[in-house]
Amino acid sequence: TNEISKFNPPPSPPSLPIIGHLHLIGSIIPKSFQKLSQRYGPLIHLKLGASTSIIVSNAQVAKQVMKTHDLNFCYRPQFGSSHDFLYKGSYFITAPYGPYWRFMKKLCVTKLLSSSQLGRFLHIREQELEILMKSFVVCSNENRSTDLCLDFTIFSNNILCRMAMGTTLFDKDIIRCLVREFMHVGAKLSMGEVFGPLGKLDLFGYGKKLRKIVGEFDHILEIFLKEHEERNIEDCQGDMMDVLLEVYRNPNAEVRLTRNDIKAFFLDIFLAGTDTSSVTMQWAMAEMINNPNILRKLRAEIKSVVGPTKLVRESDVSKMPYLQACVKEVLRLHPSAPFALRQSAEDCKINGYDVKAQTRTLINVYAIMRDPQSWVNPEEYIPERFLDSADEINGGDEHVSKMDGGDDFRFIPFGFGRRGCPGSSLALRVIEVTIAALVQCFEWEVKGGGKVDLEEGSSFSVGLAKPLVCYPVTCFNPFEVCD
Ligand code: HEM
Repeated sequence: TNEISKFNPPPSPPSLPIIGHLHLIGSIIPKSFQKLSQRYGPLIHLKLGASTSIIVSNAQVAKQVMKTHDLNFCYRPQFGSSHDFLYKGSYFITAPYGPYWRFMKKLCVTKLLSSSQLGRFLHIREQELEILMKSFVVCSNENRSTDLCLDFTIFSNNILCRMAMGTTLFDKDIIRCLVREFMHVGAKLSMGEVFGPLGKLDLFGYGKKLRKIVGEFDHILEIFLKEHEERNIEDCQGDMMDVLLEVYRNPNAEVRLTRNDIKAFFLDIFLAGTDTSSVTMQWAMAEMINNPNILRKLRAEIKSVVGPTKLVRESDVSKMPYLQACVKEVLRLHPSAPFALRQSAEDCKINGYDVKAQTRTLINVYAIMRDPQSWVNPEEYIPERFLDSADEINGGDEHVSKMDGGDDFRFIPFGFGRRGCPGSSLALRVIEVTIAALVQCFEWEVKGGGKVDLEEGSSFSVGLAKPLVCYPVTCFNPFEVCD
């Protein structure tokens, strides 16, 4: 009893029986949590139906969790959805911090997503960008509109598929559809977990549907695995599947991979890498269209770096601080992964409060990057705040741009530390050059004229609520010169 009386959990809003704090959660979840934290503090605990979670909402507390207590929070909550599928125990994103996760992480960093691997696949990204750009030229010539949400999703999916297994798919859309369905069903399932028994009531049948989808995915991946296995060494392209198969065949590898491990890894990166990049590019274009001055300033920077005849390339980006600032500002205001989900291993103290072992921990990246204590005019899109000369905008003493590679926890769109996003450099490479190319070559008009409706969509990932349908109008066609 003595121990219990001393237990000092983080503060919590008043709750109701059974549902706990469920009634306080609106449709835009990161925003709801942000509101609660503004009232009850940067570290709160919430009871959502059956489960208890702690919510982290400012940079200081995020630093304690992701840096000071990094090892203790190196785990992810286990949702029902990750338990009973085909690849049980093989998923990387939800793997407990242990030998398997460490091995896969090392493979990611040194091989699969390393900068030399990314460099080797530059041609894939350039070809896919060219295909995308040419489709916009055609739209422009025919005065047709296009749905950028769809375009960007197919684009980032094609890049990932080709990097993963050397090809987009015979039925181009299959993985994209799988990802979409998986997200849809998976989100419902994990909400069911988060929201406990009440949430589960309307989930009847979803688990079964998800299993069917993963089954289809498995079938396709198996075809590609066989094809890769039967290839002669000289035909190997060194794609991710080749790299993983090499480990799979190596009897002396630190960890013996199974076929399921390989397939689960691909499922993981398709899930983690497709929508996140696509949603970021959608928000970037939405902000560009609504801020024509920013778009013009960016276009001027691009022109001054690449000149009047060539299409911008990835290698130009390092010379474009304003482009980098524009993309950072999108990631700040519209993080496509608004939560980093962690779980504690042991009891610990955070911000003076007791946190028990196995506590679900949501780091509200969205709220942290909109915290008025950290940012001036946090709700506004102001890329200039990330430039070296931004003292004024940032309210004085500290350069926000110093955050690069450092540990300023005000800006953590890719999470932080051991469990941080291993795909961040790939994502940045794709997003930066793509936005640059779209701004360099086209004027963008919204269907119906006027501005883009920036309403945020509901659910966990905060995308645009409505499709981004635009008319591209060619102002520079690099392909006429190059072809
Ligand atoms: C704009 C694009 C992206 C954003 C905003 C993003 C964001 C994030 C965040 C916030 C996390 C959790 C980090 C943490 O817990 O500290 C994460 C994890 C992860 N991301 Fe990304 N990501 C993006 C793109 C990608 C891409 C392109 C890939 C793969 C090619 C990828 C693969 C992963 C994986 C595998 C994890 C789990 C890592 C682990 O558990 O160790 N992400 N991402």
